[in-house]
Amino acid sequence: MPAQEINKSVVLTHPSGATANVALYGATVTSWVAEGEERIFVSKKAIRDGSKAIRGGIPIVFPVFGTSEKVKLPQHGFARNNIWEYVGLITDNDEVVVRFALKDTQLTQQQRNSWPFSFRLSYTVALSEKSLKTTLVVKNEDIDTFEFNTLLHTYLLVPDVEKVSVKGLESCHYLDKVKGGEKFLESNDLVTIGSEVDRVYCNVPDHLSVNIGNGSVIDITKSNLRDTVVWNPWVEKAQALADFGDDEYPNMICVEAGSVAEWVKLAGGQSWTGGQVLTVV
Ligand SMILES: O=P(O)(O)OC[C@H]1O[C@H](O)[C@H](O)[C@@H](O)[C@@H]1O
Repeated sequence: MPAQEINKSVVLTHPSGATANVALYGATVTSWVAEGEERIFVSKKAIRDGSKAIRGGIPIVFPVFGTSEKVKLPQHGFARNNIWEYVGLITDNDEVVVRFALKDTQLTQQQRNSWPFSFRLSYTVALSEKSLKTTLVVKNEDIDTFEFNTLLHTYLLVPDVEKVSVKGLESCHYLDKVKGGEKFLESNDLVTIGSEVDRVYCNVPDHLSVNIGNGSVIDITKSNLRDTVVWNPWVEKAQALADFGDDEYPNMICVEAGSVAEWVKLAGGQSWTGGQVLTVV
C-alpha cells in the first residue's frame, strides 16, 4: 500500500524504500526516511496526545508566526494543533502523493473568534526516492481580504549541529530574535551554529543547501515563500522547553521556509500556493 492510515497518521511508502509519516494532528510530517536514513528530528519528549503541537517534524505555522498584536492566537497559530482531514491518496505513479485539509469549521469556537474568516487549507505531501515535497494551498472562502503568515517549521535531524552548515544565505538581511530583533546583513557564505540561533532571514533565494556534516547534504527549494528561519535553541532554551530533551539540541537544526517578515494579503475568493522540496543529494 503506498499510503495507509494507521493510528491517526498516514504512512507513505515509495517503491524505492523511502517512507514518510504524517500525523493528522497538525498534518505534521513526523518522519522522512530516504536512502535508509531518518532525515527528520522529533524530540523524544514530544507530546503526541493532541494537547500540544508536536515538537519536531514539519509543523505548519499558520496564520501567524510567533505572536502578533494583530491576531489574538497562540504562538504560530492554529494549523499545527488541530486535527486535519485526510483527503486521501492523490497519485502513486513516480511519487506517492497524499493530501490533507483544514477548514475554519474544524477550529474551536475560540480560534474562530480570534480569526473570523472562512478558509480552506490544503496540504499535499509528495514522496519520491530522494525528495519530500510539501505544498500548502490557502483558499480564502470569504468576501473580505485576509492576511496571514505561514511557515514550514522543518526540524532536520543532524549528528552534530556544530558540524552543520547552511549555504545560500549570504548577503541576506536577517532579524536576530536572540538580539531583540535587531537587523543584520549575513556576510558568511556558510552559516554555522555554535550558540543559540533564532534568525529570520528575509527575501532569501529559493535554493539553500544544508550540509548535515556526515557527508549528507539536504537541498531545500522553496516556492512562493520569501523568508527562511534558522533556529537552534542551544543549552538554556532547550532546558526551558518542557517537550524537548536537554541533551537534544546538538541533533537538530530548524531551517524553516516561510512568509513571515511581512503578511501575505489574500483577497476574498482567491488562492495562494507555497511550498518546499527537500532533497537528499
Ligand atoms: O516553541 P515553539 O512555539 O514551537 O517555537 C519554536 C521556535 O519557532 C521558530 O523557530 C521561532 O523563530 C522561535 O523563536 C521559536 O522558539
